Amino acid sequence: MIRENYVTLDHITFAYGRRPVLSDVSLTIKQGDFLGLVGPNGSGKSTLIKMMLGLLQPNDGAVRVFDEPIDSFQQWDRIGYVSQKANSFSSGFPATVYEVVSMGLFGKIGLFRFMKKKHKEMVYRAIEQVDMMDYLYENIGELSGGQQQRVFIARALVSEPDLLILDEPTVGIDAKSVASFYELLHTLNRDLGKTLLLISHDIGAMTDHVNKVACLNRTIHFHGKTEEFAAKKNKLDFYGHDVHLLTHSHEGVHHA
Ligand SMILES: Nc1ncnc2c1ncn2[C@@H]1O[C@H](COP(=O)(O)OP(=O)(O)OP(=O)(O)O)[C@@H](O)[C@H]1O
Repeated sequence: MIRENYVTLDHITFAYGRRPVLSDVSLTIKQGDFLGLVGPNGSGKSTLIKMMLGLLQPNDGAVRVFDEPIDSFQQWDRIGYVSQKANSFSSGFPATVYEVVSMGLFGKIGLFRFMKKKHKEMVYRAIEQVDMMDYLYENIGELSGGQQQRVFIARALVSEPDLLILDEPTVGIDAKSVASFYELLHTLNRDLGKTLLLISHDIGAMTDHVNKVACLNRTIHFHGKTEEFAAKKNKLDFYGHDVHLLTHSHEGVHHA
């Protein structure tokens, strides 16, 4: 099977004013990938995501989404995004799980008071996919961080995207929920065929789960299969030194 290129970053350079953030970044996300993008704080991960979502324009280089130049790309519901802050709802926030997930359809149907049977079924399906049907009419603010995270994933899934981008999704979630969260991601990737991009600064936890790894610190220092990463990591004593290495290496991982 030929796998489509979902996102292609081609020699991207970007600066906020005079502050260079990304330099000559090339990266491809292919259909079916479960890619972990790792890098220390401030390495440019969020900036890179904004570029993929068309929120920022590169100073140099080109971005293609689903094999189309990003400037002419229109099918934004093929991409779902779950932000870092998604799971910090205060208790008492007056919206149920059902309502929060319905909000994921705004782009498609305008106001959700006009939701048709088909749309309601899409909402139920997304909630089922994250295993939260038992909480349908609970207030989002009353749920645990891990449960809230599932609801926000359902909200991103409701428009049936092909690519799901998750920005630091496990921050502030307890260890047990993190384990079941990764299981959910495996199910989405393997069984539902979703392509996943997972952003994290926690290289250890993530590389146990993803199929491919990209290490970012201003530029891409490694991009390949998880096994290749693991092999290199041992040889270079990468493990445990990753943040140090990524923070101080300007010439690439071979200088560790
Ligand atoms: N709007 C902005 N204007 C100016 N500088 C910015 C802006 N947003 C981010 N930066 C700077 O750009 C650099 C990269 O930021 P970015 O948020 O992309 O990194 P990150 O890898 O996502 O970091 P973190 O893991 O802390 O979220 C940082 O030095 C940051 O301070």
